[in-house]
Amino acid sequence: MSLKITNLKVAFGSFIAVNEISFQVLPGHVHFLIGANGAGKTTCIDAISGLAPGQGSVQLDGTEILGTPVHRIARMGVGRTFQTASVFEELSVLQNLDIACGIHRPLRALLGVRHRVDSRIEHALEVTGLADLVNAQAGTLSHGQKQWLEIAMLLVQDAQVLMLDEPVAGMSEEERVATGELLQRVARGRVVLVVEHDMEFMRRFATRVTVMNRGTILCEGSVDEIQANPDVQSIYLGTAGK
Ligand SMILES: Nc1ncnc2c1ncn2[C@@H]1O[C@H](COP(=O)(O)OP(=O)(O)OP(=O)(O)O)[C@@H](O)[C@H]1O
Repeated sequence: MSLKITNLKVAFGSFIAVNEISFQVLPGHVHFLIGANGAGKTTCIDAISGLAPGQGSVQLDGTEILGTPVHRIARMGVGRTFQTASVFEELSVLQNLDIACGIHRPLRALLGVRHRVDSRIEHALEVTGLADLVNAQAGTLSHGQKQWLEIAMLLVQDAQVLMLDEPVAGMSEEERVATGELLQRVARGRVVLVVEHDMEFMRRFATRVTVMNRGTILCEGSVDEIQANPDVQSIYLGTAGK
């Protein structure tokens, strides 16, 4: 499974938010997409997930997905999270995962105590470290735990591509480290693309980095390579790289 973006362009009227960018995201990598505010990072993953109108090409293992309706792209295995976690706060962790799993039980059964858990859900709980919180109400989870629940929901949907928009914003240091380690686990055999402003987190957990600036790609490489790039230093890391 790989995600190949070629000459991706997104325009809002006469404003070009993403200007013919090309890059590839491979499984096994925790691939970061960084850049200053307004660089076009979120618009890029919006276009990949079908939420923004894009031109060019986005191929999932050689299959073109650009122009495909958003629900079909999700069903093809492309999942994403948003800056604000979107879990059902009134429901338990398990009920959220059930819904993500597409298990349509009668409401009474859904809200009742469960004795058997689907193996996909068991796996997602294990990977995300939420097993002990399976019956907790989602609204009572910490900010970090809600992000992990969202990731678990993508895993039970069998997402092979996970795009995460600022997953550690607002997290404690402990939650950041746990999230980075979670991303490393998730990336085994899956494509993981992380939009992030937190440079410390990026330095610690990125295995590949694409730097955007004003709708274009400034440079790409390992953490060391992009940090050594003078353009990155002056335009981004030098100013916003805290
Ligand atoms: N629906 C829209 N209509 C018009 N302009 C938009 C729309 N969505 C985004 N933009 C503009 O496109 C540019 C890129 O926005 P985007 O959110 O992709 O940047 P970003 O790199 O994710 O920034 P941030 O890090 O601040 O989230 C910005 O100038 C933004 O104002």
